[in-house]
Amino acid sequence: MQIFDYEDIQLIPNKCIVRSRKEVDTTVEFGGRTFKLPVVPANMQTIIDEPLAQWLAENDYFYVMHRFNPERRADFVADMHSKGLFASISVGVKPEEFAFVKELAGHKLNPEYITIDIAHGHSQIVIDMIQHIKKYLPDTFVIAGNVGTPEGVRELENAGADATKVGIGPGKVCITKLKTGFGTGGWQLAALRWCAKAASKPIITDGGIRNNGDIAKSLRFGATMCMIGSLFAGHYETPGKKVEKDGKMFQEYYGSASEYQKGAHHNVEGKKILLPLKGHIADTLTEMKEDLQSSVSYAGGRDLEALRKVDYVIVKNSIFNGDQY
Ligand SMILES: NC(=O)C1=CN([C@@H]2O[C@H](COP(=O)(O)OP(=O)(O)OC[C@H]3O[C@@H](n4cnc5c(N)ncnc54)[C@H](OP(=O)(O)O)[C@@H]3O)[C@@H](O)[C@H]2O)C=CC1
Ligand SMILES: Nc1nc2c(ncn2[C@@H]2O[C@H](COP(=O)(O)O)[C@@H](O)[C@H]2O)c(=O)[nH]1
Repeated sequence: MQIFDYEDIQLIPNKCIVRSRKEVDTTVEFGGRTFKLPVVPANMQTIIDEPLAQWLAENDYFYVMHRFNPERRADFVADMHSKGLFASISVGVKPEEFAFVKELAGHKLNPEYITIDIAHGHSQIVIDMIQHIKKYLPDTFVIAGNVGTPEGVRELENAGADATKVGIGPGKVCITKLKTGFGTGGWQLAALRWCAKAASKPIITDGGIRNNGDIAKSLRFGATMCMIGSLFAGHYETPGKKVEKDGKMFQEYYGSASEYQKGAHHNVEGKKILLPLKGHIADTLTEMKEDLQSSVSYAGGRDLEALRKVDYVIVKNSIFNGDQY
């Protein structure tokens, strides 16, 4: 297997067939809905909250609400449905989460999407949860993860997952590779390619995206969606705590397996960082769209399909030859 990451890849241009980048369609179909972009903010407490989830759904972006206010989740589903919006929530795998799924079904609350969100998703308990959701909420689109191998993808798909999420430890606030020695950190893009070859259903690549061009690269190597934390941290609408330091505004971004999330120092695999406050999330999404439209025009197409087979070169660390902005 060839090992590389985002910074080692450059995609090779084809003849442009559009007269303006505005002609390029960046929409993606996922789970029976069409979204404006193939990106989704990470289901983390400093990245998404209910108002932002609602705004994203209203504006045709995919979202996944986090699972860290468990008692709010049923009401959240009901609230979204009362507004005519889709509901997309997260669950864990502890016994109370199995009970919660049954409770949703008992109240006829059928979220359109459920993401099973645990660190090591290639496990029997996740397979049990997929089957449990499919039994009680058969119409719900189930995203399961995270995994980092083709075997993981195949087993979760065979259990009934409608999509799998790939990425063990490439996140900006992740310390899994340091604490455990395991993961796809540093080779997430190659791991995505490895997993995508085994997949028969959509893959969400999760973690490690640092530049908008990495979205195009993710699509080239098999992702349907990109889950992104750090690029979305530091907006007025993201819920991380705003902090002033030396006269400048920052926002906290912490890992879901950090002591700040857990409230205890057990099995910690995440840390907290401060990122500069950079404005409104709508502007960041617009810039992502424009950059992706450019990517597609370089690929010689009109929509995201053009990126899927574009040629590429591997040049170690080539995008960091003094080109930071
Ligand atoms: N994408 C990534 O690389 C990572 C993401 N995270 C995020 O952190 C949050 C917390 O995750 P997580 O700790 O899984 O959540 P939870 O503790 O809620 O759930 C995990 C369950 O699986 C059990 N388990 C067994 N082996 C493992 C293992 N190697 N890692 C984790 N759990 C294991 C745990 O039991 P017990 O606790 O008793 O062992 C627990 O019951 C999630 O939101 C997750 O997405 C965390 C690490 C890596
Ligand atoms: N190893 C850990 N990974 C974590 C933790 N909390 C979240 N995450 C993962 O990171 C991505 C976001 O990555 P980014 O590079 O875009 O910032 C997120 O979706 C999770 O999969 C954690 O505590 N430890």
